[in-house]
Amino acid sequence: MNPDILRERQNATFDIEKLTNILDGGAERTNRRREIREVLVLNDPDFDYGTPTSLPTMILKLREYGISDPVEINWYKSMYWGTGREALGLHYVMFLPTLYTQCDSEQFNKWVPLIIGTYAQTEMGHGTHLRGLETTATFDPATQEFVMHSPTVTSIKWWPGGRNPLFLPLIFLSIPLSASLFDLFLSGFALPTCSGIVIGDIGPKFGFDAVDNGYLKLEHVRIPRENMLMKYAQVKPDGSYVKPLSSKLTYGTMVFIRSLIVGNAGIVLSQCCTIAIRYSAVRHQSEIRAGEAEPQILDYQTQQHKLFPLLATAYAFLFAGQYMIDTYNRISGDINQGDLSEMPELHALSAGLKAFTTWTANTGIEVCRMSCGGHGYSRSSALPDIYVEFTPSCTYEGENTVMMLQTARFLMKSYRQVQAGQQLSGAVSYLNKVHHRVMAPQAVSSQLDLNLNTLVDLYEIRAAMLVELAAQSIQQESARGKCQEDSWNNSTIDLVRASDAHCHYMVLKMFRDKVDQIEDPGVHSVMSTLAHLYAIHGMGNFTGDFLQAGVLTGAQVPSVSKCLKGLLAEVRPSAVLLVDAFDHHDKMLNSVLGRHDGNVYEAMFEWARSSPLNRTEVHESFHKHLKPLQAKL
Ligand SMILES: CCCCCCCCCCCCC/C=C/C(=O)SCCNC(=O)CCNC(=O)[C@H](O)C(C)(C)COP(=O)(O)OP(=O)(O)OC[C@H]1O[C@@H](n2cnc3c(N)ncnc32)[C@H](O)[C@@H]1OP(=O)(O)O
Ligand SMILES: Cc1cc2nc3c(=O)[nH]c(=O)nc-3n(C[C@H](O)[C@H](O)[C@H](O)COP(=O)(O)OP(=O)(O)OC[C@H]3O[C@@H](n4cnc5c(N)ncnc54)[C@H](O)[C@@H]3O)c2cc1C
Repeated sequence: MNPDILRERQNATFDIEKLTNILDGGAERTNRRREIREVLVLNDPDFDYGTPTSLPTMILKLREYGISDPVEINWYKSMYWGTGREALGLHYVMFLPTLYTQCDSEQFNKWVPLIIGTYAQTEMGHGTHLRGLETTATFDPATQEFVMHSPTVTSIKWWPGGRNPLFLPLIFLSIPLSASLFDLFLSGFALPTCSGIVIGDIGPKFGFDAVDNGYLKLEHVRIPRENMLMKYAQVKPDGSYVKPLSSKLTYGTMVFIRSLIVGNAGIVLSQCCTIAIRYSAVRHQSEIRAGEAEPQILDYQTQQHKLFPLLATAYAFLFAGQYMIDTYNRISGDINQGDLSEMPELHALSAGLKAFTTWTANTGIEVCRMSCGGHGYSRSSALPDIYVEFTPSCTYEGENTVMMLQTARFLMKSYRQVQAGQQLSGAVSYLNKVHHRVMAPQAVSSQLDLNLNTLVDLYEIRAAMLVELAAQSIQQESARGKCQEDSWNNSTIDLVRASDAHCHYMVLKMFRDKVDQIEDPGVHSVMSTLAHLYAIHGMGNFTGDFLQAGVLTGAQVPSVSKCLKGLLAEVRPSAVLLVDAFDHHDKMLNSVLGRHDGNVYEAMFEWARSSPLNRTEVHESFHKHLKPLQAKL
């Protein structure tokens, strides 16, 4: 064990195992996660780490072990595939959930156990604007079939992941069967028997290479009427159409995966913090005091300023992910019972948090990579691969700007309800006070009140102010004679800013609520410090908002920075212990810099020597190209 890492782990002020249990949702969940990791994967003789051949093995093993819970599937897959995506990701997180939520019971029993599939919604011309999708599904009562067709080049299905040309079970959206409704169909295609199908791969991408994203062009392809997923909407044999309770029920799978992505952003950020903070504990560079030994780079205040707010953010997003999934499960349960009353709130929350967490994590991964210097740029660190695999999450499952505007739509509607005298409940209830809040600068001392509850209140006021400013912008545009749509478009910068502030407040509130539930004094203390750091760091980044909201005075601004520096110093002794609590196994992290034992340099040399380019003393290219050239010179 590297002596620096060993020293960092002495004098713990809190019980790491208890913190790991809180992250897992209880000791039993930790034990189950480790059982899957240690027993069902690492000690399984069939386990051939991360090679393509192990994909079929993985599927058969999941069935053999009876692992069907999505979280447990993810634990198992993340051990198999480390930090990368794999070809079946879409099957488990989109195709299956769509069958679970959109099939009637007969269809469910017929399809769920048997098939592996993908989710083909996006077309070359439309990914965001679903009402613009062009693929048609025309019912033919004579044959009781739907005729599926791609009428234009822009209607070609583009991007579906896991598009193995050998089998085509896919779920796709077609354009409205009636005014503004969409429906989902399960294809029964199988190449090469079906004519009218043109399929292929969309070509090299930025990354995501384990997933073969394909294209699919349909030329009047027929599928049985029964292949329309009919839990919510039906087409009867006579061609009559039964509308769903809400046209947005078809969008349910996207809400589910957005809810998952929130916690996943926390997981990915926790992986990167583990790598960067462990490395920063063993890396010595330059000097602080002339003539003294080179310090650990973790002792530089700038390194702490890069990494510790991200560490706090990782914890914040993991707790937000728990809240999001609990809320999704509760509300989707109500929806299943026909109560759609909270569907708008679930959409607004999942859309906003998906955008907020992925944008922040995306930037954070790069900060972690750059904080590791040159070795962060090496694939041995795992950080470049983590970035390449994560960054599309800002685009897929709802492009982030568009998602923030969906949340803004809900905020504006809520604000108008308050103006009309209604009393709001739920996540936007803070808007009830927006008219009664003293927005003028309060007479406060130059010292900042560090109480976490006070900080949550300040974030709430900031969000309320930005919601009001966005609403006022729309009103001002309308007053200038702009139509409603143009007034909206001319205010979208303010609307995204309001949604971002709303999400920031929600995440801090969730973090504070989680800290309040922690009973162990040591864990409560270190988590409280991190929650404070998360809040103060955000206040430092958005000082202007807090000044504009009148909850921070010019005299207090220097104390924000002073307070931030104090919190960084307070986190320093626990930094390595806090990433240990994430409990990422070396095999899964797959990072030379993030090793639990901190023996970075020896491992890096071994990693480099194992490179294919080092298989021979002299690379074959010398003999093949250079030597013949030398002979001619
Ligand atoms: C344990 C596992 C962990 C691992 C997880 C990690 C992630 C793994 C990743 C796997 C790989 C992913 C691969 C990627 C796949 C994909 O990308 S699939 C395709 C995704 N595509 C999208 O997300 C499309 C985005 N677009 C839309 O969702 C919609 O077009 C829109 C932007 C929401 C607009 O829809 P539209 O019908 O035009 O509605 P509007 O006119 O804007 O609004 C009308 C009202 O409808 C409400 N509404 C909209 N959507 C919903 C919804 N989903 N639910 C409820 N309500 C909705 C909206 O709020 C409006 O309401 P009112 O304001 O009251 O009118
Ligand atoms: C790695 C990866 C995997 C994918 N896998 C799948 C899959 O398996 N199945 C599937 O169906 N799809 C998949 N997709 C497609 C993905 O869902 C779409 O790319 C995504 O929904 C964004 O749509 P778009 O590409 O049309 O972008 P666009 O919507 O064209 O976005 C381009 C720009 O336009 C802006 N914009 C668009 N609309 C608005 C608006 N109303 N207001 C303001 N700005 C706006 C956006 O903010 C963005 O800046 C995948 C994509 C990626 C990158």
